[in-house]
Amino acid sequence: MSRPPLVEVAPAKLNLALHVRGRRADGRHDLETIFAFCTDGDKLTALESDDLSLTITGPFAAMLDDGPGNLVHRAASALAAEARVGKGVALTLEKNLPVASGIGGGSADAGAALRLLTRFWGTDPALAQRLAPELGSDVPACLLSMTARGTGAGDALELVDAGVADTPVLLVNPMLPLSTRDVFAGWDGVDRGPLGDWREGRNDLEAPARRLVPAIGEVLDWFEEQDGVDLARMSGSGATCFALFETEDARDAAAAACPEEWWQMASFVR
Ligand SMILES: C[C@@](CO)(OP(=O)(O)O)[C@H](O)COP(=O)(O)OP(=O)(O)OC[C@H]1O[C@@H](n2ccc(N)nc2=O)[C@H](O)[C@@H]1O
Ligand SMILES: Nc1ncnc2c1ncn2[C@@H]1O[C@H](COP(=O)(O)OP(=O)(O)O)[C@@H](O)[C@H]1O
Repeated sequence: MSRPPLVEVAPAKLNLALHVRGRRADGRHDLETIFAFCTDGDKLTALESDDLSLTITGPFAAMLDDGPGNLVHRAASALAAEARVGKGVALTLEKNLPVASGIGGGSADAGAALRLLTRFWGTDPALAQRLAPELGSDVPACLLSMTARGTGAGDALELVDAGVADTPVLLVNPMLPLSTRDVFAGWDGVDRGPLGDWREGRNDLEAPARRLVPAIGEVLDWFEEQDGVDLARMSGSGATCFALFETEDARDAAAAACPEEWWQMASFVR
């Protein structure tokens, strides 16, 4: 008898604050960030099969290649090789998050694939942890999908309580993709100081991202006009911005008023 499908959510990632502290020898940047995760995101399903396959469904499926370069494929192949198990699994990715948008879509999917296949194949969870940083700087945080402080390239993690669990959040993207690499390349090299209280912090990638996609400024200005916004900021390398709301009703009212040409997702912080 075949086994029932296993399902794993790939929660959207937020950088509550992101301080860029310097350039590293490996071409990446030293960061100080607070990662938080939403209750919603992409969805990954595993079904028994003889071979490894990936099918992509959902609103952003057309923007993604389902070939071996997909981070879900890469995570699955890497775990199978590391664990020395057969690669048999039919994966379906429901792609709800816009691609290249600062909320970790690909990294979240890779993290979800590692969690899902650790369960599906019964492999040692330490293997997934070991592979995560090789799949991307954000993948260790997404594997954890819990509020954490990230340092180093964003892959050295310490669990923290940011005090925002269950907060209503609205994510808005002006529907313009941004390359993480290009945004980091536009950072001016000025270290503006360490991250203490994240509420008093900033996103140092906002300025270079806004130079590439000025519509980010329109989204942040629009958030400022909404009632009940506690804090609004850009996430990651953009262009998605998020606002934390005082109440669910205020969040829903803003969602209802959001311009139609922008992508939006109403959720809660996990
Ligand atoms: C900016 C952040 C903040 O959480 O998120 P996103 O905007 O991607 O969501 C991350 O640091 C993105 O992590 P991730 O998307 O995994 O990046 P990677 O695949 O490792 O690297 C892609 C490119 O981003 C740049 N990069 C990434 C991480 C880092 N600490 N310094 C960098 O300079 C490098 O140019 C690198 O070649
Ligand atoms: N499963 C995936 N979902 C999204 N992007 C992916 C995936 N696999 C590979 N990629 C590639 O990773 C790049 C970064 O995408 P993504 O992780 O969504 O960005 P961000 O981290 O800024 O949200 C994209 O340009 C895309 O081509």
